[in-house]
Amino acid sequence: MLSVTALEKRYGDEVAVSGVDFDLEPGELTVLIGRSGAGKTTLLRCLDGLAEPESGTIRLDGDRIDPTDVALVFQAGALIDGKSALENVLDGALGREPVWREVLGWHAAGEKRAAIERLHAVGLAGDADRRVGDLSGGERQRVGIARALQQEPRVLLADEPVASLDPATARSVLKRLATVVRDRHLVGFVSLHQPRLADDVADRYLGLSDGRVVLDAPSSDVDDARIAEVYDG
Ligand SMILES: Nc1ncnc2c1ncn2[C@@H]1O[C@H](COP(=O)(O)OP(=O)(O)OP(=O)(O)O)[C@@H](O)[C@H]1O
Repeated sequence: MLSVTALEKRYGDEVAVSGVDFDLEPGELTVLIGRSGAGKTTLLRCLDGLAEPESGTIRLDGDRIDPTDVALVFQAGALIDGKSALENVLDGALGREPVWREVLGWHAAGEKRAAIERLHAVGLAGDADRRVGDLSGGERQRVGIARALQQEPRVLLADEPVASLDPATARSVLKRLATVVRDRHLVGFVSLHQPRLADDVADRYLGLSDGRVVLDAPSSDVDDARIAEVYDG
């Protein structure tokens, strides 16, 4: 379980996240919602170790979280257009392979097998050799998920992973994300600007307003009115 307690992050005098407590279970996808500026990205960055909180604790199964336990799927970019889907996924293993292998583009056979299996998990096994620059937005996002899986995380985070996609493609990408979270028993935590896109796949909703948690509930208890309260609060 991922447990966040009394988390606080400031930028100078600006309090971005304050008094934040919640628990996330592995195998579940939690959707993070809130108005622009509510603190969603800041919270995800604290979990990924990209931002240093002023106070509070982040624990994974009782231990202090290690950044290598966490992978972040970015909204766009982060992929290299000129490389194939497979090569981009293999880049997710950076740091686990010796530098000379990275430089020469020689990857261990086990890493390659794993990368192909991860492309398969996101429905892109047949596209391994295609240039990422030639893929559609939804396919690119799925390569991004496979790349994050290549890091072998226990926690999978995504910051607005479907913002640039049409609603049908966005739903299908979120479905893939939820499936890998469930199948691999990962803690899944995804921020979305359009919460209803996750209707079919969200297990929980966590809502932030002015850096504080104002909603933390299973999706079965969350209706349009409760979502609206997060944005109106
Ligand atoms: N690097 C920074 N320096 C100063 N203030 C920052 C920085 N990053 C974020 N903030 C401030 O912290 C608050 C939370 O920002 P954050 O980006 O976490 O919100 P968000 O919910 O992700 O917003 P959005 O939905 O627009 O991406 C905002 O008031 C923002 O202006």
